[in-house]
Amino acid sequence: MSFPLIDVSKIDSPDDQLAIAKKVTEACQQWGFLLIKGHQIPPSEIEEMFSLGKAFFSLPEEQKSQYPINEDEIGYMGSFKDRGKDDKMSMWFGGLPGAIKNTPGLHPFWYEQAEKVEAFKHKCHSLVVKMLVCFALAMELPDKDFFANAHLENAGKGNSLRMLMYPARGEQPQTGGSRMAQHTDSGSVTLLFQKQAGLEVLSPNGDWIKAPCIEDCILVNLGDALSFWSGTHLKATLHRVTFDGLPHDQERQTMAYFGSAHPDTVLQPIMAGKTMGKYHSNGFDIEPGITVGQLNAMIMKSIYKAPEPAPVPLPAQIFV
Ligand SMILES: O=C(O)CCC(=O)C(=O)O
Ligand SMILES: [Fe+2]
Repeated sequence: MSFPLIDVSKIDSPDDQLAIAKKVTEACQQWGFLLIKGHQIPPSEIEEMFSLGKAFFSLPEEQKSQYPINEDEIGYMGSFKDRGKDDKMSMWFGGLPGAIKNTPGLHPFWYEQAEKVEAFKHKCHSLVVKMLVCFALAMELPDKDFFANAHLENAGKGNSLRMLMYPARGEQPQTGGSRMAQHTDSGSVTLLFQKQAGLEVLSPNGDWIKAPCIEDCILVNLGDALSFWSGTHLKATLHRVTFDGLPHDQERQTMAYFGSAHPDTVLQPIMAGKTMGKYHSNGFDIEPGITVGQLNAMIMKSIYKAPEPAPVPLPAQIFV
């Protein structure tokens, strides 16, 4: 079973939509991951976002760290903050559309770029919604917009763009951490843009494999909310970035767009006639009736709010 790669260029054509929906959904049932090609986000805009991210991450740490992530999930999180030990930097752009430039604690670098980032988020969201329509079609739900309607872009602030930089270092940090601990995403659909390979995915046969990184393709994966909601018909798959897959002296840049349902959405598994086993994820059980907001808060807490270990001397970053 090879890693799914699906051409979605005809996703808007009524004649082709169902066939594409079935392929995408099958990949999500088996793998919970797929690569898509032929999407409508222009490569030049993706490249521009990567360039902005690179310029920002190259600023001195003392400067970036003065603008930490806020309650709307907008802001910076430096290396060794996730779980107190993982080596990567993130710049988060959550919040409702238009929120970025109105964020008081935003690093000055981003004020001028806010419109571009908002426009990029909007394009990502449109693609997420198309994926959600595919799932409803392939699952033969009475309303093809069932999932999509819970993901109106203006309705909730759970949609986030996360720019990521895994820095190259002179030596491996002795924190006992990784680059990104294994986890499943909390929301519905994640779009991952990769400049370099390095992500490992738990394959259907239980081996960790390196996710392909192919030019102009987007890696798509699903989160726990959608998986639970679909009665596990759709899969949320574990993934991670280790120092074996991405050695300390190699830089890697990615961007993840997390499409999430409105935080008040109540999750009840929808598959009629199918009983679902216990849903266990990221270290806890998920029960029917949980809201998307509660689930997200639990997962964010388990991944990001772990107590910080005692500081250790950190090797210098190499700029490549
Ligand atoms: O950078 C990557 O390849 C993965 C990012 C990721 O899994 C996440 O941000 O949830
Ligand atoms: Fe993830």
